[in-house]
Amino acid sequence: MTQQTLKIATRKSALALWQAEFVKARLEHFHSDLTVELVPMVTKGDIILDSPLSKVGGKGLFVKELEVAMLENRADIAVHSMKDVPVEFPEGLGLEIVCEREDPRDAFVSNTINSLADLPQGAIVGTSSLRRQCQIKALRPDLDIRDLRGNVNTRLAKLDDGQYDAIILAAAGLIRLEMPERIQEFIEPEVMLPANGQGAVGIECRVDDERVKALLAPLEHNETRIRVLAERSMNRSLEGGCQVPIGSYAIIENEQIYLRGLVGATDGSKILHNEIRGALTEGDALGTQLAEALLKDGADVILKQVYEQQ
Ligand SMILES: NCc1[nH]cc(CCC(=O)O)c1CC(=O)O
Repeated sequence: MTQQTLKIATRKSALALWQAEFVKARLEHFHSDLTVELVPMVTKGDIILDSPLSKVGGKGLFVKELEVAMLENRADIAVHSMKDVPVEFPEGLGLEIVCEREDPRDAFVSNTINSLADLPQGAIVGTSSLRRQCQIKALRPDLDIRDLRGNVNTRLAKLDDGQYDAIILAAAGLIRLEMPERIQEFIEPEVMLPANGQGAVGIECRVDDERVKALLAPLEHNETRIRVLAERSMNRSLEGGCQVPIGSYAIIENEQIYLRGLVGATDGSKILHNEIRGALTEGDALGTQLAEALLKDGADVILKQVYEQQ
């Protein structure tokens, strides 16, 4: 059999490289005649990661260069953390595969304190996610939430420097980078609702590339797709911009989708929760309906205020 190749466009962060290597290994496992190459690249999002500009940048900044590479045939696929993938794709590209989800929960990380509940009055917690911030503030208005940017290793280094008493990260990133011992506590969705797609890896490719789509097919995980697409549908219907205090999390229970959503004021002074259940084939509609219910409860007013602050 002649050897064929496939190129993966990837960012250079440790987590992005891990995810690309993971997909490469899976593809080579399923196709013995395939050689997979990584094409590492720097995105605008990486360049401005530590500047205040990343506040206005938006999620798309981390994927644009990868998408251009695919459209110009310099790469065949891009591997993404689903939570960083914008809800819409450029013409000619699409989300082809959703891989099996890693732990979707947020993780409490600290060198001195065991859990969120054990944090002393006024403790300093690092996170730049408005979703995490609003939920922590609602629970513990006394805590001092401070900005924390950079990739996973940079954030851990800032914690180790003593700049924070604790930080919140996605458990999936720490597990993938083989640092599960860093996780002091897994924060349950009942306490902190994850971001849409958190813990899942997705693969984007050219929509008309049948060769690549056939190669990718064995990596699909249907249950994860159903969950993540319902979550993304809710975000899309809320027109959640780049930086939003929105959580959405779906599980499959009794052969139905159980989708929970929340929208909160950044300072935690107001949080709207809602949830919906329905058929496995109805994820898109369920996401839309849940978003509409949240908007009716006042999510539009909250989100408008958040955007005005930005
Ligand atoms: N926004 C950055 C980002 N994108 C994906 C992950 C973690 C892995 C995942 O959710 O799949 C992280 C880091 C974090 O939130 O701690």
